[in-house]
Parts: sequence; structure tokens; C-alpha cells
Amino acid sequence: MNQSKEQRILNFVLQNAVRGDPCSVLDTIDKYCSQKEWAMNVGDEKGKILDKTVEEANPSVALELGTYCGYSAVRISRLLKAGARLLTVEFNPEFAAIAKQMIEFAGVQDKVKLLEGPSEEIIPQLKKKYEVDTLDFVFLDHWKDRYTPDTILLQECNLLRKGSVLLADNVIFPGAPDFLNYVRKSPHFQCTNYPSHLEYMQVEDAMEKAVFLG
Ligand SMILES: Cc1ncnc2c1ncn2[C@@H]1O[C@H](/C=C/CNC(=O)c2cc(-c3ccc(F)cc3)cc(O)c2O)[C@@H](O)[C@H]1O
Ligand SMILES: [Mg+2]
Repeated sequence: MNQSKEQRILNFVLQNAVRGDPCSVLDTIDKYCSQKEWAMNVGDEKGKILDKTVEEANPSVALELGTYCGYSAVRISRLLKAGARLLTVEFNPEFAAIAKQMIEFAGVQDKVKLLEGPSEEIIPQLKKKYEVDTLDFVFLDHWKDRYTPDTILLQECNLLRKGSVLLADNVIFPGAPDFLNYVRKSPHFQCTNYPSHLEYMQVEDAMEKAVFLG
């Protein structure tokens, strides 16, 4: 059975990146996906916006929705302080298996917990099953029509506190219009837009930061 694109990306990393070096893993994925096969990693340009937002938030507990191959899980976790952790949610078993290997190769496995399943099932389990009090940072990069329902669910589950930072990828392309509408109209969020470009392309895209006001 021939390999998937995601398997080819992982193999390229295993053969070309430096084990235990998250930056080398990120650079290697970016090299492969810009030169050989496009893939929906957040990429380096939007990745720099993600880096700045994570550093500013300096989260103890971070959540990512949509692990895919683990690129942004490696990107986020490499910046976490000692003792801080990233919970990342992925419901496709094949992608979860790829991401697990990517995270381990990068050497960030002690900071990352990959939760397999749909976000709408996992989010309500975070407090009791995963011992989360509140989330300091949330990266939304899963199906775009799930951003709004999951943002509402996070509030319903009391997982956000005053100052919790949400950062959403792709609010321009493919787009998340209902999410932009929701957070920008809500009195509970302070929003900032970060224009950028679609990963590995010259297409306009943007990220939206929404800080929860309580
Ligand atoms: C409710 C639920 N629960 C758990 N896991 C979930 C989940 N919903 C999705 N997932 C998981 O997350 C990833 C999905 C990511 C979706 N991202 C995009 O669709 C995306 C697309 C583009 C894109 C741009 C230009 C094009 F021409 C085509 C595509 C760029 C991007 O950056 C994207 O993020 C994927 O690994 C999926 O299994
Ligand atoms: Mg994305």
C-alpha cells in the first residue's frame, strides 16, 4: 500500500532532521512542504506570529485543537517553561500516530500530551480526566467550522479565565467567518488580527488573537 503524504513528511524528518532538536524538525518540515509536497502546517511565517503569542502568554497549560503532523505542537512546546504542558487534540488515528513520532523525534514528548478523539468529546473531559483547571493558551487549527462551537464549549466548561489567549489560524484562507463574527461581536473577547500568508504560498491569510475578558 503506498505511503501517505503525512508518512512521507515524517520519513523526511527522520532521515534529515537532528533528533532532539525541535528547530531542526520545524525547518525540515518547512523545507519538504515548500519544495516537495504542500501540507497544512502553520508554517514559518505564521509560525513566527504563533511564537510571539505563546511567548507573551507564557502558558502553564496550553491546548491545541488539530494536531495533524505535530508541526505546531513542536513549535509551541519548544517555547514552554519548565513544568508547563501542551495538550493537543487529534481525531484521525493515522495523523495522531505520525504526530506522536514527530513529537518524540523532536524531543518534546515530556511537554506534550496527545489526546486522540474529537474536540467536542475531549474538551468536556479536560478538567476531570486531564486535571486542567483553566487554559492559559488555546491554538485553533482544526476544521474551520469547529472554531466557534469549540470556543463556546470552552466557555461552557469554565476552561477560560480572565486573560486566556485564543489564537486561530486561517481566519482568511480557508477562512473562519463565523468565528471572526462571534469573537469580534462578543463582549467577552478582545480581538487582534495578524495579517500573514498561507503556509508555503503567496495567498493572503491571517491569524486572529482573542483574549478572554471573563
Ligand atoms: C473536531 C476535531 N477534533 C479533533 N481533531 C480534528 C477535528 N477537526 C479536525 N481535526 C484534525 O485537525 C486537522 C485538521 C485541520 C484543518 N485545517 C485545514 O483545513 C487547513 C486547510 C488549509 C488549506 C489552505 C489552502 C488550500 F487550498 C487548502 C487547504 C490551510 C490550513 O492552515 C489549514 O489548517 C486534521 O489533522 C484533522 O484530523
Ligand atoms: Mg491551519
